[in-house]
Amino acid sequence: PINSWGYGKENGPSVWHKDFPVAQGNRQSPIEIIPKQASYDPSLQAILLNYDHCSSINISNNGHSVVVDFDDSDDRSVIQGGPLDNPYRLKQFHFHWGGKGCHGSEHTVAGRSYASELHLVHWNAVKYQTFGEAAAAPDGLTVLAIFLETGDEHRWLHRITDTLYMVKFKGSATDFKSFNPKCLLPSTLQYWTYLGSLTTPPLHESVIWIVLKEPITVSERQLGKFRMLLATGEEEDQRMHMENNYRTPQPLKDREVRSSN
Ligand SMILES: COc1ccc(C[C@@]2(O)NC(=S)NC2=O)c(OC)c1
Ligand SMILES: [Zn+2]
Repeated sequence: PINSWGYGKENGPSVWHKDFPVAQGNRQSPIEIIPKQASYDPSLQAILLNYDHCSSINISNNGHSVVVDFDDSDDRSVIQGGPLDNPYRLKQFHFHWGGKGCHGSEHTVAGRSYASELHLVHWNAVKYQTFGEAAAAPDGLTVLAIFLETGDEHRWLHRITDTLYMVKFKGSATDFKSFNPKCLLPSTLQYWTYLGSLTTPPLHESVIWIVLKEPITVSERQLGKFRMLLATGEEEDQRMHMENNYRTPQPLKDREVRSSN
C-alpha cells in the first residue's frame, strides 16, 4: 500500500517511483551541488529569518524522521529575501542522518556528503490557504537546508537530543515549547538555491531550495542519539532503528543552481 514507503531494501527510494511516478520527474531533490558550476547571481538578496516570535509546539516521531512543529496560524516566524518573492511561514523542521560514519545528508557538495542535514520547512501563506495546498504548488514551499558535520558538541542541540528518548517510538509526540531554531544556524547565511521537490513521498515538485554553504558542527555523541530513535511503533515486535533516512542525489536535468555572495 502507498503508505508503506520507507528507506529499506524493499520500500526505499529505488522503488518509490512505483507508487509516486513524479520520483522520475524533472525537478527532484536532493541533488549534488557542484560549487564551480553554480552561477553567482548578484541580484540574489540576503536571507532574512524573522524567528524571534516563533512558537514551537511539539516534537514527534513519524517513523521517517523526528519533527518539531510550529504554530503557523500567523506570520510570526517567516523566512524572506534571498530568491523569494514574499515571506514564507515556518511550519516545521526535521533531520536526515546516516548510520555510523559520514553519510547522512541528502544534498552533497562536489561528491562530499555530510553526517546529517536539517530541513527548516516554510510555506507560501500569501498565495495558498493551507500548508497542504502549498505543498503541491510549484512555488508553495521553501526549505532551508543546513548541513551537520561531526566534531565538537553543539551548544544548543542538546535541547533536542535530550528530548529524543521521549519520542523513541514511531507515532510518539511530546510538548516542545519555546525552541527557536535560530540557535541552529551557522555563522554566515551564504547559500545555493535551486528549484526542487520534497525528498520523501509524495515527492511534490513544490520546493524552492535554499542550501546554506556553511555546516554546523555537532558531536558524534549528539548524532548518536538520533540513531536511537525507532522507525517502528511501541506495539511492533520487530524493532528497526531510524537511520540512513536520506534520499540520494537525483538528476539535475534542465536546472541551474544559483549562488549568493
Ligand atoms: C505533504 O507535504 C510534505 C510531506 C513530507 C515532507 C517531508 C519531506 O519529504 N520533505 C522534505 S524537504 N524532507 C522530507 O523529509 C514535507 O516537507 C516539506 C512536506
Ligand atoms: Zn527533509
